[in-house]
Amino acid sequence: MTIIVTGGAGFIGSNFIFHMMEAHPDYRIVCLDCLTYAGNLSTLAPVMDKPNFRFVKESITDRDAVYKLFEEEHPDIVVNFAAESHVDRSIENPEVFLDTNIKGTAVLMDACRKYGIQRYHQVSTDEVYGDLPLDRPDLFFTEETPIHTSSPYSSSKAGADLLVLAYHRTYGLPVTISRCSNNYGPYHFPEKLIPLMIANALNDKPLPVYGKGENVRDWLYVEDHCRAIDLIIHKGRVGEVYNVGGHNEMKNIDIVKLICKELGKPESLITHVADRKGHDMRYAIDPTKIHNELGWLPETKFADGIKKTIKWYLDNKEWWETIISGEYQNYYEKMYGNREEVKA
Ligand SMILES: Cc1cn([C@H]2C[C@H](O)[C@@H](COP(=O)(O)OP(=O)(O)O[C@H]3O[C@H](C)C(=O)[C@H](O)[C@H]3O)O2)c(=O)[nH]c1=O
Repeated sequence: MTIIVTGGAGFIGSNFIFHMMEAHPDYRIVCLDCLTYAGNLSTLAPVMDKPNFRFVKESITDRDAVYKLFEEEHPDIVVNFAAESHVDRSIENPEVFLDTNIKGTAVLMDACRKYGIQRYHQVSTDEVYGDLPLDRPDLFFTEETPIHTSSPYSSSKAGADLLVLAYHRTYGLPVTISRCSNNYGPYHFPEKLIPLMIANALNDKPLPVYGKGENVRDWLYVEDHCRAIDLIIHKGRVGEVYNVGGHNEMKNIDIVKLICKELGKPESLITHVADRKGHDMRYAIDPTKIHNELGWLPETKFADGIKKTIKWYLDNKEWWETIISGEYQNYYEKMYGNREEVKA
């Protein structure tokens, strides 16, 4: 079995590669990644020299490069993690999101049609459903919830999902889609809430909470997400969408306070800053379908997962310090340095 994992030098993709190399040591894993700011080759160091692993530095938007790779590798499965994923960046500059997330998906699926494939899997997001109100804790996203996006990021992911389902209906491409809630864990790029707050707290820098920090996210440990995708590509029904979530809803402000507590840092570091434009209020997933059909359940409780994650960032300072001191620093200053402090 040969699997092409796109975006494998990023957060969830790299964790998926580690998971697959361990769970299926007889598989050949080919990582296709163009190493944007969020991709990091050092992350893949533990598998780089394995005989059943290959890294290819190309973009999923490069049709010739993708076709060449398919000719060389004859993949049985493609799992597409490659995406521009940061909502704030999509608000600043939507174009690259359309290019990578929509066009890149089309190029990959065209290659699958041309060369044949057992399964094309699209890694999507619960953000395609928009958001839920805070005063209706009884509501959850199911696979039947209408698409209703808020940001250029989520719109690009929804566009890609629709394209994937269209390729299934029109060309009979054997596809599946997973829509997951917020992930956390090792190798999470320090522009996202949890790793950013850990890194800033460790450096005694302000912790920029958007608005009041009342927004709710449904957090899932990344390894649980990887197990879900492993199950879907092997046992999921073709043409289906599976929601993946941990029933673990937390307010942003509570997460930031928890990080302060775990690191022994004062809550006075918390700085309320101007809210994200179009900020989604609450995400909450109903994972009944994947549980009933594939027997998937999250295994890591948030209380344990956040401790493991914090320990990983303490033990791997070099990984994230290199990132925040490099090119990313300019972006960080622009995004957060100038964010106006507001009253909570
Ligand atoms: C970076 C940052 C974020 N926030 C808030 C904004 C959100 O309410 C929450 C999480 O933000 P983050 O940007 O980490 O993640 P989401 O916007 O929920 O989106 C993430 O989860 C979904 C499923 C994906 O599909 C996205 O790819 C992924 O980035 O914290 C702050 O208050 N301060 C900050 O500095």
